[in-house]
Amino acid sequence: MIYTCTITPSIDYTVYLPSFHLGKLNRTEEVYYFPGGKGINVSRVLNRLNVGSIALGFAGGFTGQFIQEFLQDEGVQTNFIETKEPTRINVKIKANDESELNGPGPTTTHEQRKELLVKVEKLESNDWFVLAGSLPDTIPDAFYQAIARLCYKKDVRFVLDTSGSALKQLIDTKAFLVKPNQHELGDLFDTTIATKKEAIYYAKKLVRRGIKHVIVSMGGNGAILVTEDEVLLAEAPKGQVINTVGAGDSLVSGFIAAYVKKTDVKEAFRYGIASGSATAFRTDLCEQKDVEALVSKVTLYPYEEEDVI
Ligand SMILES: Nc1ncnc2c1ncn2[C@@H]1O[C@H](COP(=O)(O)OP(=O)(O)OP(=O)(O)O)[C@@H](O)[C@H]1O
Ligand SMILES: O=P(O)(O)OC[C@@]1(O)O[C@H](CO)[C@@H](O)[C@@H]1O
Repeated sequence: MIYTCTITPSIDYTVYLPSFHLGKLNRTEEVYYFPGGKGINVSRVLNRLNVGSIALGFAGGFTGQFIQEFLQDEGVQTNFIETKEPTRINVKIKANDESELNGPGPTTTHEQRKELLVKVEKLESNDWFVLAGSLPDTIPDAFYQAIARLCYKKDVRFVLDTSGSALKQLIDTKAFLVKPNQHELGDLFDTTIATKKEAIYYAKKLVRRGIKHVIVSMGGNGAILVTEDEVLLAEAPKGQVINTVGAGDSLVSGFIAAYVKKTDVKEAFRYGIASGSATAFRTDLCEQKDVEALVSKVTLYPYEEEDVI
């Protein structure tokens, strides 16, 4: 079974308006309420790709209830731990630019965290555990490390998609897949990554530290995949960008969905890129038909040391 874990879910209140003026009253044209948070997005896209998963994490209040009901209505299984305070609402403003306002993570008790660890203890060999989204620093790093250690011990495929200091703390956990975007990878090494060549250089460092697959996503410029055996570059298909929120999560879902079906890393990467781009071209996350229409438009090529990128 695939488990996604969103410690910090959200309702993504997504608004569209022709232009946004800071410090002024702005009126929106279209608004959407989506359940959000990276692990939740991974579960939603897996579901659309006909792959089952169970969404874990913390959720509470009227917002937490909305998220759980929405997911269940879509057919995503959930098993959240109830928090006392309402889950955050993240505001996504789509105007001349894309701006985001993300709330803080939940306050959790020792008992609630223990409850999550008990769920992880029940995982079995060949299950997947996708820990995705921000990991609040109100929770000790040792807790996330304990989750990662348990996964490693039980031969569970541990997928990590987080950022900031939590990513630094978890980088040596021998994950199956880590998917930073270029900025998150840069932050990890206290540098700025502008080119695929630079992304490859730093991704290789992660592979040397025991991560099996490192995918660095680079928005409209595609992504790179680095494993012990190969380096692949992907060009993203072109299209009209509508909402890139969740594009990276869709990449992770597409990769997992294809990998569980065929265990072919290259094809999983291709399917992941198609899924990420299919989401960027929609208001909500991608549907399977969108992904299928884009797969053949994804260009992959191996990286040669002398390539000028
Ligand atoms: N403008 C775009 N045009 C085409 N494809 C895109 C575009 N933006 C993103 N994608 C696709 O989605 C993938 C992931 O995008 P990105 O690097 O923006 O992820 P991210 O920063 O992790 O996003 P998020 O955190 O919102 O999920 C890219 O590798 C690409 O395939
Ligand atoms: O604040 P975090 O946890 O880093 O990111 C949360 C978030 O921006 O990421 C998802 C897109 O990847 C959205 O659904 C959600 O609002």
